[in-house]
Amino acid sequence: MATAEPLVPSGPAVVASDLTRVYRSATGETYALRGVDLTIGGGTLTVVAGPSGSGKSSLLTLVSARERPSAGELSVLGSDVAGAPTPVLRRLRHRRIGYVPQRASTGLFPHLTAADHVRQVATWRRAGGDEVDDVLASVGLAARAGHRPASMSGGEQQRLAVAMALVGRPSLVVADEPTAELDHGNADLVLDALDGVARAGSAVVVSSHDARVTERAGRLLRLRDGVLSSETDRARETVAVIDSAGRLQLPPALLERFPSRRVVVEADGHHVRLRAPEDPS
Ligand SMILES: Nc1ncnc2c1ncn2[C@@H]1O[C@H](COP(=O)(O)OP(=O)(O)OP(=O)(O)O)[C@@H](O)[C@H]1O
Repeated sequence: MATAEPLVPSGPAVVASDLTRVYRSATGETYALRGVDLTIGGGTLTVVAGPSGSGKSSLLTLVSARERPSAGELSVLGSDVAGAPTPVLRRLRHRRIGYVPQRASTGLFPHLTAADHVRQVATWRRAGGDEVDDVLASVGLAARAGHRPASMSGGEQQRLAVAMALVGRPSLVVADEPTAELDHGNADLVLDALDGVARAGSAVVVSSHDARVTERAGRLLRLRDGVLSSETDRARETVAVIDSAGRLQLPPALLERFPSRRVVVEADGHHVRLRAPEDPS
């Protein structure tokens, strides 16, 4: 059945410029994202990888329009996330953005069955009832449709969260470590389902430490210390990212060559060379 919302975004799904996220608390400030420039289009499975604390979840909550940036610009499906009224962002999330939280149980209600959860989201997205059964089957939950969260395992709850995110094929799907609790077989089911909606034109963004996920990426973004450090495309070419302020993050192995954290930059024809200064003092 056709959905009421466009399946394929007309422009990029996400455009971010100098994106910054700061968490403030009584004990101080944490810069989770420090000026990320990024464009994410439809039709690709984009994977965000990086060590624990590098800012993956912070980035995903922003690109899914669940939180507003502390600074910088962020457009999601044509809406300005910093400036749009809260009801506009809520409607955008309900209708056009599927989101799988890192802890699936946080998005589930104890009194609803698996099918009720998916049906509720299908209503927001004006998807047909037949899609509810199809999407539950696609993540291996057909036999659990009548179960409530309390009688589902952590992995089943995670697959239910994926089914809720995918029903109605929203324009943008954002999943925070969606295979973290899954065995190989179920991880493959979930990745096939995510890849399927990407191939159908949705923009799909997944964070993961898991090699099973990074191997499937159409585009792999690496975050380090809140900075987008490198990007690998489908042809497996990896490029370093220079942000709008001209900053470039060196891979850790190269960084070790410059213990003084000072570098001489030399341009020579088509090449730019970095070398340690003679006298780093
Ligand atoms: N609500 C919060 N309040 C304060 N600091 C936070 C909050 N959420 C995240 N942080 C901090 O922001 C930084 C980035 O965290 P984030 O959860 O985005 O990283 P991550 O790459 O998703 O980590 P993980 O792989 O462990 O989930 C970390 O230093 C983290 O401690």
